[in-house]
Amino acid sequence: MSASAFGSISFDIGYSWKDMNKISMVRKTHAEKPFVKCSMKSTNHNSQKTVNIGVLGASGYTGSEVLRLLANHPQFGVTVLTADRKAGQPIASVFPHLSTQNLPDLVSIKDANFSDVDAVFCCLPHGTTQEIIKGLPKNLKIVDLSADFRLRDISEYEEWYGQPHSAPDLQKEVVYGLTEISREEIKNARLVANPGCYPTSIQLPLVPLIKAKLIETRNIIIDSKSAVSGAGRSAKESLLFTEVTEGIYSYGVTRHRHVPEIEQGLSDAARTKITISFTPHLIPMTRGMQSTIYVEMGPGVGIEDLYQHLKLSYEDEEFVVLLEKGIVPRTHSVKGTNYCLINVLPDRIPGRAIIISVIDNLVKGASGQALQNLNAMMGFSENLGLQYQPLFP
Ligand SMILES: NC(=O)C1=CN([C@@H]2O[C@H](COP(=O)(O)OP(=O)(O)OC[C@H]3O[C@@H](n4cnc5c(N)ncnc54)[C@H](OP(=O)(O)O)[C@@H]3O)[C@@H](O)[C@H]2O)C=CC1
Ligand SMILES: CC(=O)N[C@@H](CCC(=O)OP(=O)(O)O)C(=O)O
Repeated sequence: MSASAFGSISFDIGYSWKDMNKISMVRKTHAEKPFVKCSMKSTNHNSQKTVNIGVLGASGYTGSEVLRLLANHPQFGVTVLTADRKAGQPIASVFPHLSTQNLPDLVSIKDANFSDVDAVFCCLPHGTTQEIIKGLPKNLKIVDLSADFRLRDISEYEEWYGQPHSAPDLQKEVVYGLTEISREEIKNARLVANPGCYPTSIQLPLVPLIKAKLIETRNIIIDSKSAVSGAGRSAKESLLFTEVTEGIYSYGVTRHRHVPEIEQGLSDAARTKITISFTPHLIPMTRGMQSTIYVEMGPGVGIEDLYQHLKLSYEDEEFVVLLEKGIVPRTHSVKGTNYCLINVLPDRIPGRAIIISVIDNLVKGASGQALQNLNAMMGFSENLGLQYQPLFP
């Protein structure tokens, strides 16, 4: 297996969005030091990297996004990359933007050697992932980006995904990885089901409000919009440039497979079954997601209560940010970052509020949150490898 040299540059950045004045960035260049692979169990003084990572599905969008983020991670070094049709190719021929990293070639999962791998990001299509994870060594820590382990109720998985669950025993040990909400369980987990992009953008604002009983659990209406990268890299007619550009379309109306995942999280928060109206849309941009959520406030509750509660809930969080009052979140402001920006606005209909939340579907909606989770599972600071400012415009 080739070793990675992408430890050549590391960043120690001590800032948060909320504390912009305290930015301190120290850039260390170690280009002259050869990378020497080492295992988690033995510290190698020649390398800063202490954990060996495998990325399954590295030739896809979320896999490549994991690799982009890991380039600035001081502890995680990549030793295994897998693909399906693209197995055998150098990653740089699949993703030229990764050429500057000295990464291993893509291999098929059956040829991958996991003997000195400590943790994997599983960036594979849902439906194939359960079988693959079942076959991985049991000592690996796993963050699964697919939907295969997100639903606790196996019959619900079978209903919405149209196929039997093939790893019900593993399902029992899974922790659902919405980091800010389930941090303590995530720290002790071996297998984390990383949330879907829509469910992340929706649950982050709603869960605290529902837990505090500040909004009614009925009549929650969610209108979400996703960039095209949300659909992955494999070719589909509906994703051709001609089908997507200069237009917008709704899909999965009333039956999108994220409905049960969102309802599971919101119902847990409410301790009663919540049913939502959810309509996703595809919009012509490469990355980014907005959820606009219409809710009814509880009796005697006003916008200020919602605002103050969200502010309090997330004041210690680096990646979930309640904007100043009246500022409307925009997808541009999170592009390439792990941030979720939220605000709440009064509706014209008395007693109702409009909540807007934006994320980058490939970062907080997928690979960034996955890295945040693995950092937590490994006992590292959650922000390692995730300290990017938005790419604007
Ligand atoms: N895109 C997004 O914004 C988000 C995606 N997700 C989820 O993350 C997962 C990965 O998504 P994404 O990166 O977009 O998908 P892509 O289609 O871009 O990539 C899929 C990857 O899986 C590999 N692969 C496909 N089939 C198999 C198989 N049968 N056995 C082994 N490897 C296989 C592909 O290899 P090859 O290229 O060689 O065919 C590729 O590396 C999916 O479950 C997706 O739903 C979650 C949140 C957001
Ligand atoms: C634009 C688009 O097609 N988006 C995907 C969701 C992406 C995501 O989060 O998917 P997983 O649940 O598979 O992880 C969809 O609607 O199916």
